[in-house]
Amino acid sequence: MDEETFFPSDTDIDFSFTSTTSSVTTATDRTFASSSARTSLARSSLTLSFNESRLSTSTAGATAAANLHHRPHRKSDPHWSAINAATTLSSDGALHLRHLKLLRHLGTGNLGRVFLCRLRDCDAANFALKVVDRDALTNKKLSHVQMEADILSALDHPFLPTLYAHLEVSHYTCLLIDYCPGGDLHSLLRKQPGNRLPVDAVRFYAAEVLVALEYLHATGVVYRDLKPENVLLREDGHIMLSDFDLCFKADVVPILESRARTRPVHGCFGSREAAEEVVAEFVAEPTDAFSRSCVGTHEYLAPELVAGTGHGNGVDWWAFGVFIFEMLHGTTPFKGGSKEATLRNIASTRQVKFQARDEEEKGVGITEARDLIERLLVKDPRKRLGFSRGATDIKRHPFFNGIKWPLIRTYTPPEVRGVARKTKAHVSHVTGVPSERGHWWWNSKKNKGSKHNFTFNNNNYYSYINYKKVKKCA
Ligand SMILES: Nc1ncnc2c1ncn2[C@@H]1O[C@H](COP(=O)(O)OP(=O)(O)OP(=O)(O)O)[C@@H](O)[C@H]1O
Repeated sequence: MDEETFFPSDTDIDFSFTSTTSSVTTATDRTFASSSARTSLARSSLTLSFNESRLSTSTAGATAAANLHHRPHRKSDPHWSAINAATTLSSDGALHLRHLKLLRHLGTGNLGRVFLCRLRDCDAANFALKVVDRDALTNKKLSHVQMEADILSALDHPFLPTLYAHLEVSHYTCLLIDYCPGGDLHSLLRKQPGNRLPVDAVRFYAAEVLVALEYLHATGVVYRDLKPENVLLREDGHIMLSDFDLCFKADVVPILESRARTRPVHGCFGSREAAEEVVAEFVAEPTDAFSRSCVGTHEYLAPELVAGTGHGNGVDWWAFGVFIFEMLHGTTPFKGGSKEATLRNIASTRQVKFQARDEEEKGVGITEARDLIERLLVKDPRKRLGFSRGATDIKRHPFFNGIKWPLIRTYTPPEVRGVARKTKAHVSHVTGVPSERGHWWWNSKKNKGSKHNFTFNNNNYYSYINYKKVKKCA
């Protein structure tokens, strides 16, 4: 039986994979005509003169197995357990489309449609299935699909999607990844007064995005499409960066650098002295990355991208500055009346202008945030913060003071209007059991030094694992 015939039986939604992408005109003119949670104001990515053809000829006729490595540290993750259970029962040991049941259409992108789905015999884990109709795409877009699949298959990070399976069925490419029920940051911003987030929330989301970018750059991937629309919220409120079709890969040489720092020491009689110490710092930044393709989203494009003279890793740090600005101010810094005006503003602006925020917010990070933005939105990429030492330098900026970076994934996300609040009575969407974590908070500044800054309960990122349920599935 054809794989596709397994889908429509479960529901009356059209899951026959009749592609909607054929109706998509160009990337620049695209509007979202879908049931996407994303607002219609979401900005589309543009792709101009994308030269890097990375399309490999894949065997599209057969179903590919989920033969991606099961990373040992993820072995009790409910998603992998569910997939293991399904593939163990499969005659050829591979995951097929027939193992999946589609529950809901989540949205339509430039390349294909995304569905919420589960494995047929296991309700313990939700997935998102990105379905791309290759017949409906131009060669350029096919190269983007290939790039996204390549990047996804290499990722292994809590703030980035896991690719659970890559299926090639007929002319469809299907990518099975983590499902994010919290929507995207762009939609979340639109729910806030003035489209702006409190500074503490900005710090939290910026810190998590920074860690995700750090990982990408350490693996030589320049992301090129940072914007709130591409920052999805997982069930536990942490972020997941999505959309890797505009990435490009470069070489990166990791180095260990020594840095002298001053550390306060407490003397025998309560005196405080300063001690000099040398610490080793890991730096892995693709400083030699180079591309001429003009890709990205207008309001987030770095000046060197607009100029078309070639660009590298610095475009992500510029976009990171625009991203923090937008979360703080509800709009992007160079936005003009038209796309052309926006590009002109980016090319001509000498210094970024800030709008006034409420008086009471002064002193809790707004000044530091502005300083960070100014250091990121530097026209010359070589002088831009992050260019030579990447996230290592940005993490040390005063805006992020107090963050214990290795513990960041155990922090409880901020309480923000429009984000489902977890309470003791909350029933986990993924596991169907009450959440172990009581309330959510993120308040690193106010409780500085207090143990309440962090959740020291050793809950790791995958703390929503429901072992009982997983065992039942397996
Ligand atoms: N993992 C996910 N979990 C939940 N919803 C998702 C997930 N991935 C995508 N979506 C939803 O599906 C929509 C389409 O996503 P998709 O990644 O195909 O396109 P996009 O974000 O518009 O990017 P592009 O068109 O540049 O590829 C998104 O707007 C989002 O609402």
